[in-house]
Amino acid sequence: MVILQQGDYVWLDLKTGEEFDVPIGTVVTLCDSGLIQVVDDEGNEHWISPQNATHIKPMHPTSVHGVEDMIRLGDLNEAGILRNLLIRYSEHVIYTYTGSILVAVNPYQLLPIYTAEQIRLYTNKKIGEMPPHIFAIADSCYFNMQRSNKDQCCIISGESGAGKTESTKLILQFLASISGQHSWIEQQVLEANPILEAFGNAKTIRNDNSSRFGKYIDIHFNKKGAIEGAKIEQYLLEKSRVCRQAQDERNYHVFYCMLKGMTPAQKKDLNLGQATDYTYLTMGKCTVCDGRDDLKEYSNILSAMKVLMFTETESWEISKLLAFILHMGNIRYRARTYDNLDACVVLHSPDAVTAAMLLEVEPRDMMNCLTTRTLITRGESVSTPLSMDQALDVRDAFVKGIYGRLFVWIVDKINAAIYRPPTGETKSVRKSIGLLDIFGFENFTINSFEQLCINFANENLQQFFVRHVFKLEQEEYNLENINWQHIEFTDNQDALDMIAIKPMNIISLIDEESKFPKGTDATMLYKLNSQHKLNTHYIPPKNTYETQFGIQHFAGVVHYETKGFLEKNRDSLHGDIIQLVHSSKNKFIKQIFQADVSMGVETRKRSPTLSSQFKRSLELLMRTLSVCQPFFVRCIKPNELKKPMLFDRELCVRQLRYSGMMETIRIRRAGYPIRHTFTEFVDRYRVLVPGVKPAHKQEDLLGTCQRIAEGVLGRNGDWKIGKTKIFLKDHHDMLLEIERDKAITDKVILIQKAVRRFKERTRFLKMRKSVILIQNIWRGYYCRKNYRAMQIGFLRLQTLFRSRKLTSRRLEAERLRQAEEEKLLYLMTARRAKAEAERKHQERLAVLAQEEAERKRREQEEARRKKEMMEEVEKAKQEPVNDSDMVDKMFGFLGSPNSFLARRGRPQKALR
Ligand SMILES: Nc1ncnc2c1ncn2[C@@H]1O[C@H](COP(=O)(O)OP(=O)(O)OP(=O)(O)O)[C@@H](O)[C@H]1O
Repeated sequence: MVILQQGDYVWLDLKTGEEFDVPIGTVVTLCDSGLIQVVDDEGNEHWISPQNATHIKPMHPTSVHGVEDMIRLGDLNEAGILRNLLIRYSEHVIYTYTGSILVAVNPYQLLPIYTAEQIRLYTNKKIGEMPPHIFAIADSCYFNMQRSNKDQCCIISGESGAGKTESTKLILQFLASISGQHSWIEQQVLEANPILEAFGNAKTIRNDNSSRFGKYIDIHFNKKGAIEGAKIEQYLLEKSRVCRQAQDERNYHVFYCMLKGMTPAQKKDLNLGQATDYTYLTMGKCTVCDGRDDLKEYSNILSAMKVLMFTETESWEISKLLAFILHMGNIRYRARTYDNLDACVVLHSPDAVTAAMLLEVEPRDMMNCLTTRTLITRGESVSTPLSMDQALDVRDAFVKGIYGRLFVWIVDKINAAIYRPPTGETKSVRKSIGLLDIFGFENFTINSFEQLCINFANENLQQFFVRHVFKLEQEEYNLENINWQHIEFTDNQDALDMIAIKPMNIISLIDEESKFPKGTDATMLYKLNSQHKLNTHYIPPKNTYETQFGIQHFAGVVHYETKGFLEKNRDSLHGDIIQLVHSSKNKFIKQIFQADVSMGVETRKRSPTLSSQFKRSLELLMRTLSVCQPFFVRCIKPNELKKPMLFDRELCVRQLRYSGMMETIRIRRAGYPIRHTFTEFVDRYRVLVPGVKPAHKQEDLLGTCQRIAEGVLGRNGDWKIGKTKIFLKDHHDMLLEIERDKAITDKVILIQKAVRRFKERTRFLKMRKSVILIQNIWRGYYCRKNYRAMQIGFLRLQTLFRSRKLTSRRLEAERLRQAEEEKLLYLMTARRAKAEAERKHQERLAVLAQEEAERKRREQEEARRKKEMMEEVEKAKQEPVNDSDMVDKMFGFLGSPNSFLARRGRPQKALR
C-alpha cells in the first residue's frame, strides 16, 4: 500500500459494479490511525481500511488541479477526464481541449466570457495560446480557411440540451465580428436564427429551447475574408410535435409567441384566443416556459422577418396557416356507423368554420376530406368513410404536412435572402465554414421512426469522426511508413452498415415495406428480424407479440417501437387532401404545396419516402463534410435539471464514453494529428531557417523538411517524416506557427526598418536640402541685411571718425590758431597794454601835468577868490545884507547849483 500523508490526492474506486461508475478523486484528511479518512470530490467522507487498500491509487499531479488539454493528463482514463472536467467546471471553466477537439460543459448560466473584449483577445491566436474557448475554435476555423484556402467545418455534437445551438450561435457571432464591418448580409445571416428557432425549437423536458431539427449553416467568405453569404440546410423537423407534446413540453415557440404578441385586431381577424384555448398547445399541460418572453420573442421574429425580406403579406399568410393549424386541433368528431362501417362526422363549431375560412376552401369540402377517403378501384372512384381514429390521423397528417412544408418554405425564403450563388468569378476564391448543429443521440422510453433517423444521423457523424480521427489516421500512418503505436478504437461502421449501407439494410427494408401496398408495421418487423437476427448489432423482439426491435448503437442500445413506422416513413398526404389544397383560393398554401399539387397521383405514390430523403441529404452532408477540414466541439450536459454548478458524474461519463472521448485522447496523444506535405511544409516554414529556397526550387524536399523540423522542433522531438508528408503533434504545430509568426514579424520589422529608414532618410535628405536652401537664403538675406546695417554703421562710424578727426584737427588748428591769436593777442595786448600803459602813463603824466596845472590854476583861482572874498567880506562888513541875498551871494560864490554838482563829479572821474 502507498504511504499516504494528509493532503495527498488519491483515486478511490468504490467498485459498485454500476455501468457508469468510475473512480472518484479524493483528498486524504486523516491517516494517523490504521484507517485512512478521505473526502471525495462530492464532499463525501470515506474510511479505508488496510484490507481495502486496493481501492485507492495515487493521483497523478496533472489530475490534482486539472489541465487545459486533456492529452497532457497523466491519468489517461475516464476518471481522469471526468475529474478534469469537474474541477474546471466548479471554477466556472467550461471549455477544455483534447488536442484540437473542444469539450464544452453546459454552464446553464450566463458567464462573462463572450464579450467583445473576449472576441478581440481570441482573434488571430493559435489554439493553445489562450485558455480553451469556443472562440478559439472559431478563430482556428477562420485562420485555417485563410491559411490553407480550404473549406472548414465545425461539427458540434452532444445530447439534447448539451449546448450545441448556443455554441453554434457563439461561433457565428465570432465569425461575424472578426470577418469585417457589420454588413447587411452579416446581419441577415445572424437574423436567420430567431426565425429558425421560433419555428423549429420548442421547450422539452431536456431543454427549454430544444432544436427539433438539424441544421448545417454554410457561411461563405469572399477573397478578403468577409462574409459574403450563407446557406442553411435543414434536416428532419420533428413534425409530430405540432399535434402532440409529451408532459411538460410545448409545441413550437412560434404558436405561443404569436398568441402573446398579436394585436387584438389581428387576433380577431384570425379568430384567435389564448394558448390555453388550443388542444395542440396544451397536450403537455404547459403553455409557458420559464425564462422565455414570448411577447418579446414575437417582435424579434417580426423584425428578423423584415430583415430577411419576408413581405407583410407573407408574414400574414404564415400567421393564417398557424392559426389554421390551431383551429384544426380544436375540431371535434363524433363516431358514427354507416352500413356497418365505422365512420365519423365533424361537429359543427366556430373552429371548423374558421379553419375552412382560413384555408379558403368550402367548409363542406373540408369536412368531407377530413372524414372520408376516395379510393380508386378498377378506374372508379369510391368514397369510403373514415373511422374516428383514422379521421384524427388524417387531420393530424394534414396539419403536420402543412407545418413541415411551411418550415421548408421558410428556410428556402431565408436562403433566398442570404445565399448568393457563386459566379464564375467568385467560385474559385469563395471559401466556407460550415457549422453543423444536429440533434444528438436520442434514447427515450418509447422511441419511434424519428429516433431511428436521428440516431442514424449520429451514427454517420460518429463514423465521420472515427474516420477522421482514427481510421484515416491509421491508414495514413501505414501508407507513409510511420512507426506508431496502434490504438484500438470502437468503430461503428458495422452498425452503420446494418442500418443503411449494406444490401437489405434496415432503412431499405423499411422503405421497401412502405412502398409495398400490403406492407404493415408487423410485416416490416418480420422482415427486419429474418434479415438481421444474427447481426450482433441487432436485438430482435423477445417474442412474436413484441413490436419492438433494438439496435446496438455506438452510444448504447436503443429499442424502437415499430407501430406507425411505415406511415411516418411514407410521410405522404392522401390525394383528397392534396385535392382540397388544390381547390383552395389561398395562393400561399398552394405555393407551399406546389410540388405535391403539380405531381400526379401515381407520381406521388412513388415519391421518395422520408427515410430515403433523409438518407440522401445525410449522404450529401457527409460528402460536404469530407472535403472540409473538420473541427469538433463535444458538448456535455452536466445534469438533467438544467441547473448551474451541478455535475452529475454518471451522466457525464455516459456522454464521454459514447462520444469516444477516451479513444480520442489516446489516439491524439499517440498519433500525429498535424500533417503537411513536404512542399506545403517547406513553403510555410522555410522562413524559420535562413537561406532555405522555396519548395519548387528545392532538389531534396525531404532533407529540407528535416532540416527545418530539426532546427525548430529539435532532433529528438516526437515528430515523424513519412514518404510524402511530415507528421507533427498539436503542440508542434503551435510552436511552428508561433516561431513562424516571430520570424515573419522579424522579417516584417526588418523590411519596415529598411523602408522606414529609406523613407526617413529620403525625407531627411530632402529636408536637409530644403533646410540648407532656407539657411542659404536666410543667411544671404541676413548677411546682406547685416552687411547693409554694418555698412551704414561703418559709414556712420567713418563719418563720425572723420568728423571727429576733422573736428579734432579743426580744434587743433583752432587751438593753434587760437594760441597764435592768443599769442598775437597777447603780444598785441601786451603791446597795446604797453602802448596804453605808455599812453596812460603819458595821459597820466598829462593829467598829472594838467592836474598840476589845474591845481595851480585852482590854487590861483582860490587864491584869487579868497582874495575876492576877503575883499567882499571886507566890503560886506561895511554894508548890511538880507538872507536871500546871502544865498545868492553864496551861490554866486560857489557858482550855480548845476555847475556845483558838475564840479563835484569831475574829480571822481578823474580818479578812475
Ligand atoms: N455557453 C453557454 N452559456 C450559457 N448557457 C448555455 C450555454 N450553452 C448552453 N446553455 C444553456 O443550455 C440551454 C440548452 O442549450 P442548447 O439549446 O444549445 O442545447 P442543444 O444541445 O442545442 O440542445 P437540442 O439538441 O435540444 O437543441 C440553452 O438554452 C442555455 O440556457
